[in-house]
Amino acid sequence: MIALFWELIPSKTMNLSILYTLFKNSTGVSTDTRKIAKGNLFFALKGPNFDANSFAPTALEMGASAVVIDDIAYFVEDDERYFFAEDSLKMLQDLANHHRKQLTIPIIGLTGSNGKTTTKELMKAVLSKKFKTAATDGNLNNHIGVPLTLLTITEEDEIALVEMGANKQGDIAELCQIAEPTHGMITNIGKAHLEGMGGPEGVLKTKTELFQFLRENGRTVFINSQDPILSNFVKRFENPVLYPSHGDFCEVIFQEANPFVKFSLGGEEEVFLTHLIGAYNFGNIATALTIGKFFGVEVEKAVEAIVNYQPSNMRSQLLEKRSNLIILDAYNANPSSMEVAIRTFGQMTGKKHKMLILGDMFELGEHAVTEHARLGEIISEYEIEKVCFTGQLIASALATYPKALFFPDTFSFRNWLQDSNLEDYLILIKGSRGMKLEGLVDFI
Ligand SMILES: CC(=O)N[C@H]1[C@@H](OP(=O)(O)OP(=O)(O)OC[C@H]2O[C@@H](n3ccc(=O)[nH]c3=O)[C@H](O)[C@@H]2O)O[C@H](CO)[C@@H](O)[C@@H]1O[C@H](C)C(=O)N[C@@H](C)C(=O)N[C@H](CCC(=O)N[C@@H](CCC[C@@H](N)C(=O)O)C(=O)O)C(=O)O
Ligand SMILES: Nc1ncnc2c1ncn2[C@@H]1O[C@H](COP(=O)(O)OP(=O)(O)OP(=O)(O)O)[C@@H](O)[C@H]1O
Ligand SMILES: C[C@@H](N)C(=O)N[C@H](C)C(=O)O
Repeated sequence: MIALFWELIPSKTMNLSILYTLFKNSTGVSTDTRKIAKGNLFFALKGPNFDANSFAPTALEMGASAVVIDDIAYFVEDDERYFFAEDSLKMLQDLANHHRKQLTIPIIGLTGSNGKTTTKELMKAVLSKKFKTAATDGNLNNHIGVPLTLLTITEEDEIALVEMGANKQGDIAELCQIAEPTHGMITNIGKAHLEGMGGPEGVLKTKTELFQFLRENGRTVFINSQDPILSNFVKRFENPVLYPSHGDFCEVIFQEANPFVKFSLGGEEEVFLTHLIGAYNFGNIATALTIGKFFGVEVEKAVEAIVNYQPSNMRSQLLEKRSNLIILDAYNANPSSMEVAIRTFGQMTGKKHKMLILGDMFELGEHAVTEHARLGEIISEYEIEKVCFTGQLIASALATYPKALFFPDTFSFRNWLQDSNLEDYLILIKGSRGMKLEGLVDFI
């Protein structure tokens, strides 16, 4: 029986050195036949909807140089482009780590509950002023995205930024083992993905897995000394790089956010205006300026990179519709980012009227009712002419803010919006990605 099993294992079972040669001779790695490029090395992954082992022939037809599969039923013994691994995903991660080990450039790991992608994009803009910079594409930040990111780093790159996302404990530790960052930072610790992480304590534990890796391996940490949670970790490191307070390595001063963030630099008079909305973006800006200073980017160039950066993809994106100004924040939402968004919006001026549109926050588990209800309490602290709630979970906020207009689904809301003919409004739209609140914009 055992002999029969071994006979079934293909002779071309992968090992890392064969795989690395294949990778070096390829045009890159792909996990998706819908996006594959000629000469790519294809890894067949299994997901909730497909088993990509069945796409191996398609990948080859589309020009893949080789395919790595992990289901013996799809193996074609006499086709030299087929390679077998026990687990294609693990193989992809091992390859990424092997590639990373060949690199001697700084690899900056970045995680946090909010602002990872924005901070990463700002850092990329700043570092690109001096270095050939590799960085995570969009937010390809999980156990598949991080390996794919690492495998895009070339010999020409001089520095790399690796965004790391998590929705459960252990995720960041796993990504650190793969990416082995030389430097790192946490944007903030908030109430995001509470369900999978096991509450606020779980978020802290998960995110600080990056700090643990950096500490245990003597790597460089950047810490925002104004952050009430992260500042507690300063004393755990020998030489943390601190920002943005006076006396820190890099001093950056918040001026205002109405709606755009204005900042100045320690010891300088000049105030700089950005395209970033909301006071919460100040920390993201300060992090990028600190990284720039640390790696020797000229300050004028770093500032230029920040002031020219335009947010997109529904991440606090500014849209104009007739006389209305819309802040579209439909990319994600959680109790922490909702709170800062509401508070920032509550203080904004500039239009005759204001309307706040909030949708459900997902992945909160047992905290969903209390956290949605808390939003109503926060809104009550401000004068906002119209407040609209849409969704199922957000109905809990009616108990604390009964004045709100409530639409159980976006369909009924659309009709109301269309009939309202809004003019001269400042509007904030925020909710979790699954709410697809961007669909409301056309009806304003
Ligand atoms: C596995 C995969 O990559 N799936 C992507 C695929 O999904 P699809 O619905 O088509 O099907 P399957 O997942 O079942 O497919 C299995 C494989 O088959 C391939 N395939 C399918 C059809 C076909 O015709 N040909 C094929 O080759 C397919 O490509 C799979 O390899 O397509 C979707 C649409 O493009 C993708 O959205 C889906 O991507 C998944 C979600 C993914 O994980 N992608 C990573 C590369 C990634 O980094 N994605 C980021 C989002 C990351 C994220 O959610 N981060 C969280 C925190 C991390 C949590 C972590 N613990 C976790 O569980 O992920 C955060 O909050 O930031 C991104 O897409 O931006
Ligand atoms: N520092 C911050 N603090 C709180 N909220 C923030 C911060 N930065 C950004 N946000 C909010 O989070 C939204 C998404 O920003 P971004 O994509 O940068 O975060 P992210 O952490 O990468 O999210 P994800 O993990 O879902 O990819 C923004 O539109 C904004 O509302
Ligand atoms: C979009 C995804 N990265 C995320 O943050 N999801 C949460 C649950 C959201 O959409 O708010």
